[in-house]
Amino acid sequence: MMKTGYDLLNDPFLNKGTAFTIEERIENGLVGLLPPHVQTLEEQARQAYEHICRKDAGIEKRRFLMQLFDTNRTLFYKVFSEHVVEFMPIVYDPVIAENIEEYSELFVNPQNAVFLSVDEPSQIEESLRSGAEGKDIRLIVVSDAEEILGIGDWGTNGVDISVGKLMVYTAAAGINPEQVLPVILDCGTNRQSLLDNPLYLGNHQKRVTGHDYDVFLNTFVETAERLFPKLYLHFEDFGRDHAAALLQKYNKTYPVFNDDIQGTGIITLAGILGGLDISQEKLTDQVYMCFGAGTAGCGIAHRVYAEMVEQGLSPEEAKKRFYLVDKQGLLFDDTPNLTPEQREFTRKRDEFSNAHELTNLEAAVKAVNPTILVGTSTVPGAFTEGVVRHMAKTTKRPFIFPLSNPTKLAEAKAADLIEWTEGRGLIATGIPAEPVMYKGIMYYIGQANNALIYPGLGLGVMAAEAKLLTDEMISAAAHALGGIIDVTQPGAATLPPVDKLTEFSHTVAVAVAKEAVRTGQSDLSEEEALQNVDALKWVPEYK
Ligand SMILES: NC(=O)c1ccc[n+]([C@@H]2O[C@H](COP(=O)([O-])OP(=O)(O)OC[C@H]3O[C@@H](n4cnc5c(N)ncnc54)[C@H](O)[C@@H]3O)[C@@H](O)[C@H]2O)c1
Ligand SMILES: O=C(O)C[C@H](O)C(=O)O
Ligand SMILES: [Mn+2]
Repeated sequence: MMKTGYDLLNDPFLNKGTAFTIEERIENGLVGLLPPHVQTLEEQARQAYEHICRKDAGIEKRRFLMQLFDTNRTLFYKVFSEHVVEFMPIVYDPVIAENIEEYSELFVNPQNAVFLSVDEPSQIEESLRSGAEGKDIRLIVVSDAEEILGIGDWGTNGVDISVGKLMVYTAAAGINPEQVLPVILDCGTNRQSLLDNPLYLGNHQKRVTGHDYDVFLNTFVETAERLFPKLYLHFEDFGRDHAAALLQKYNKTYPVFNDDIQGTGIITLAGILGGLDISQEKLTDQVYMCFGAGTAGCGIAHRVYAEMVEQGLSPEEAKKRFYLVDKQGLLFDDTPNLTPEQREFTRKRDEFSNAHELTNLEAAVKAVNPTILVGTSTVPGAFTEGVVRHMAKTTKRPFIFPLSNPTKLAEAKAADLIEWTEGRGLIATGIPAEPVMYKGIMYYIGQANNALIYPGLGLGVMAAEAKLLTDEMISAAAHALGGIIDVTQPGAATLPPVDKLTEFSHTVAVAVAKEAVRTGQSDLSEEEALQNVDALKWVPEYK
């Protein structure tokens, strides 16, 4: 049934607000319900942009943008797409982190997300059906919010990350907002301040783990896959104990993706490959150190390792080039409490005469002389001047990637890294960083954030209707970002700039779709898959 009157105005997917024409107003019971002057989408977008410009604080700008999102998706995406560089940090990381911390206090609208509770697995199907409203859902971003960015466990407040990641899918890769569903799995929270907060909108109980958690997750995955047969399922910000295990459990059956493990792995490898284009060195000569060997840290190490093997090293030779540092210091075979992912890259104590002293990053860096240092530790300022100057002394072009988000948790600031390495550092950061002027050269800083890769990757998987997301497709995505930057320019960035996000998302999608077809993960011809890359793209305009 066609919606009319306020039902129409209150449906963000159908609403055009003041852009409803006189004829549409007459036909749809809108006469007298809108101010008389009819605007174009372009006029609405300009007006909205000027409104946002009046606001200073990021969180205020975000609130206004979310009002647009809540009332008129087309207008929201028109404004967002026209100002991607400016609004990415507002809609997404880092400002999204502020919003998550205050989600319950600031709540006005559930934003078409689906809220599932660990106590009510029997309601999963009904909830997903209601959220989908009969639409052809192709993409779900789901989180249990145990490890949101680097800010930890935020329970139901973490729904913002599912909504926010999907906004980037649409702005970057044109994924139709009517074919996506943000989902939050409320499994409780271990954050006492939320449990004590009467305004907290999630379940006021400690996290459920073990059998009940597994059953809940499995019911969710199986139900979603049954209801939406062409689903691409994106996992986001699960805790270290569950993220890799869930990926392993489902990635041989369904096209599933863990952004923190795989997305971050791809974008970081792409940044390293970009840096190697600049330094004209070989990956297989590098010595890799991970600081913060959790979900993202081990995911990235695995991806770089797989690339070394692809480039000709034996698995044993490649492993010798990896060192993980976590809370315990450098990780050895006999370090207590290792995760299965850490075990892949532990070292032997007898490799070092002072193994017992390697309990912190600086000691480990001095013992190993890494050429690549990637931070996913959530420890602000961990890449100290001492650590960085040591790398600059022992390595001609040190790779230093402080990737922890949001801004307040980054292991270092780009400007310090350029100065401490005297401009020789090959840098990428998790959050956007301004270019740095140093001794007459402008250094552009690559943003190694998975947002630069997951939209294109997802579009490629969906276009090919791939059965699974495989290592080959992931590798194709990492290689697709090469050649976009002119690496001969002094101060060139290690990764392409966000203002080219839509273009390179397309490039990534094409590479991934082709690889899916080539490796038999798609039943489509290459031509059909590539046609789908274009056909799936939604543009913000009124129908
Ligand atoms: N740039 C990106 O695209 C991107 C993607 C994913 C995650 N991240 C960031 O990486 C960080 C980690 O995220 P995660 O999902 O991997 O979390 P996680 O909890 O799985 O991993 C964090 C790891 O850091 C370790 N750690 C904590 N304190 C430490 C200390 N003092 N010294 C050494 N190690 C320490 C933890 O033990 C854990 O192993 C977050 O800040 C997140 O925002 C960035
Ligand atoms: O959300 C981001 O900005 C990247 C990443 O997924 C993270 O968890 O930090
Ligand atoms: Mn994440």
